[in-house]
Amino acid sequence: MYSPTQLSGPIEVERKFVPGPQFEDKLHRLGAKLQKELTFRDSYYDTSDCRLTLGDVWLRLREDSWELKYPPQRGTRGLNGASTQYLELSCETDIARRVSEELNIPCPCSLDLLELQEFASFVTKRRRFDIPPRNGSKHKVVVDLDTADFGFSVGEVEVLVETQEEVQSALKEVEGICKQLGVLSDSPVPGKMSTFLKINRADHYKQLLEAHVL
Ligand SMILES: Cc1ncc(C[n+]2csc(CCOP(=O)(O)OP(=O)(O)OP(=O)(O)O)c2C)c(N)n1
Ligand SMILES: [Mg+2]
Repeated sequence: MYSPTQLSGPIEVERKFVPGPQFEDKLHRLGAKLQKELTFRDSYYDTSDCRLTLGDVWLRLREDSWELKYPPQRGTRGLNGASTQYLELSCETDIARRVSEELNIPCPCSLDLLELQEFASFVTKRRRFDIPPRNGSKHKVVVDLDTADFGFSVGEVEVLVETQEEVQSALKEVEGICKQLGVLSDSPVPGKMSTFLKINRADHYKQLLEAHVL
């Protein structure tokens, strides 16, 4: 058994929504400003028996940088009501340590040495908006409007925090912004990955639903 290591990285608190027609008008009425437009390819990797994603651990190459997302607290899922919370790692050494721990294997010196398989790859066009701070808020909120190359669009309201103690207030802030934008859904809104798997990898999708990961 490989002992759990405490790795540090920002915690992303996020809520997805379906952006209706003229949604950007709502953002502008709230004083949101377009911060940047970007296009990137994400390629996701897992073992052939899907052990990472079944453990709610998401390894991807975004363009040419490795990124890992997983629940910040052991034994929990990242999905919390209709919001999500995931710790994000971007240092390849830390990612290799966390992935090898999840798979209960010795840590490789490079992620390339793990024989993982690509299970999803798609290009996203993203428009990112800065939301002006609300009275008394201590969080910076951004809204991403994403369109993936398989013809799917989704919005995300997102806050990054440094500690678990800040997660509750971030969840409240994200919920408040969704309410103001009129996109507060009671149940989780499917994201790009969920939709990609449903279309292209029905068996993997079914396993993740059964494991309550999606
Ligand atoms: C609503 C919901 N979202 C994600 C998950 C888990 N999950 C599935 S794929 C996945 C990894 C991709 O995360 P997501 O935020 O959906 O994608 P993206 O917006 O491109 O990444 P960002 O730029 O924000 O870092 C996760 C965490 C879940 N169970 N439920
Ligand atoms: Mg996201």
